[in-house]
Amino acid sequence: MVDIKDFEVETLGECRVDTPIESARFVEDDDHVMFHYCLKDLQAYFEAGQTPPYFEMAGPRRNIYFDPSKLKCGIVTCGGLCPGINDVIQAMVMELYYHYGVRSIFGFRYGFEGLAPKYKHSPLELNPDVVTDIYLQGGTILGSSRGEQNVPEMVDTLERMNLGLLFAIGGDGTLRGAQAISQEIKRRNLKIGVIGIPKTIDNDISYVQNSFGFITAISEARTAIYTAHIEALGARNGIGLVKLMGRESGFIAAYATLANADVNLCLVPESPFSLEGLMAEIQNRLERRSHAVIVVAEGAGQEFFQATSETDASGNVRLGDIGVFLKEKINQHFKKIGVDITLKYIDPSYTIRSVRANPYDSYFCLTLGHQAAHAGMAGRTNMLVGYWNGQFTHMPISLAVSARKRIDPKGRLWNEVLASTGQPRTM
Ligand SMILES: Nc1ncnc2c1ncn2[C@@H]1O[C@H](COP(=O)(O)OP(=O)(O)OP(=O)(O)O)[C@@H](O)[C@H]1O
Ligand SMILES: O=P(O)(O)OC[C@H]1O[C@](O)(CO)[C@@H](O)[C@@H]1O
Repeated sequence: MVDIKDFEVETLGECRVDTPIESARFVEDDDHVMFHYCLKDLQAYFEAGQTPPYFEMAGPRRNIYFDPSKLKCGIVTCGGLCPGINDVIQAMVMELYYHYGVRSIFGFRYGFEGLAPKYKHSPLELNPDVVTDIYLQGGTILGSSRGEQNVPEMVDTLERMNLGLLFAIGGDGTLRGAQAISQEIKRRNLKIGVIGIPKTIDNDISYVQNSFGFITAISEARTAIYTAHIEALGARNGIGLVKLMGRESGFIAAYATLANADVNLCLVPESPFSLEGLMAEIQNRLERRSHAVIVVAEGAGQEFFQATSETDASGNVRLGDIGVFLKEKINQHFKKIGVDITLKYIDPSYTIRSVRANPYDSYFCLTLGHQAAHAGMAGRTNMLVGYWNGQFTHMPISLAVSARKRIDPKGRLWNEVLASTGQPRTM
């Protein structure tokens, strides 16, 4: 059973300031978001006389920790791009500025580099005029980066600037960084809140049901899959092979497959496969239908490559290129057995993550940004805004980074079960 203590969120201290927000629905102390989805899962807790675990609900509080007129805030965006980062920045700036009356908001440039003195990146002053229509642009107006930065030096910057709140938009790496910053702040006994906003195109942060930009990414993948299908149909024994992002978690590939009936085979990192089995499936499909569409997540089939110690600047292991590998192996296999095929390989990886957010994600990011502002103003720290059971939540960073969210091949969610078979549609 999950321990309720793991869900407890840190605070900077008592909230004694009246919030300037007038008409919002305030969150009360007993407003919670249940961790478990169904009654059956709760049974064990009830039987043991224990309180089932729950998340603190996100939203505005009647009393806040900071005096908005004296507060300085900072925003930083790190890691890879994702649709909707600008929407989140805009939402936070607007909420802090108009609803709370915060007048001092800075955007750190190029990820954690912007907090490290040696790069000398000047922060960008953010206000409603600066962010007015940034939601229409992909990427991040602040720039991003990977690579390790010195945590005490970053906290020196926060101290020097007299910042009260830092908002970090990023994936698991960024959240670990935010956690380290938060621990250093605590060690120095400073009153600076650190709020994470989970940004991951791979949708791989634990206890976050779905992350912003993910729906946009799978919508964008449709063009690539459609193209692959048309190309496959246009040739005898045509094969369209599409590689999508997803280092360790194959959610993009799985959801894109389920959203597009043209896909015949989906390969994800969570479900190892053999080349023999894959070739047999493709052969079988070609014999029956003369064309096939395959979607592969970038992290699938890594067991076919020699382990490498090569990493990117942040220490993420460099993956073998499964798309190019499969293209070669499939061509070799059919040549060997004397079957003519025409294989078209499509890699839209960066295309699907650099676009602007679709309307659903813009709405989602707006709300997420507001919740982050509320959490920060209420003195929460070392936490991120999560999304669970259809509600925005507060959760400790430690819980979010405790394990990576992956497809459970034996799970009961419809997407998980189908993806695990490697054969999501009846062929
Ligand atoms: N334990 C840590 N302590 C301090 N900084 C960290 C830690 N882990 C990662 N970081 C920093 O966080 C930043 C972002 O990390 P990373 O490049 O892994 O991207 P990410 O946030 O995981 O996003 P993505 O999902 O796009 O990969 C980098 O500058 C990295 O050095
Ligand atoms: O090439 P970049 O910018 O380092 O990012 C690539 C990686 O970032 C992600 O989009 C998110 O971690 C992965 O799916 C991908 O492997």
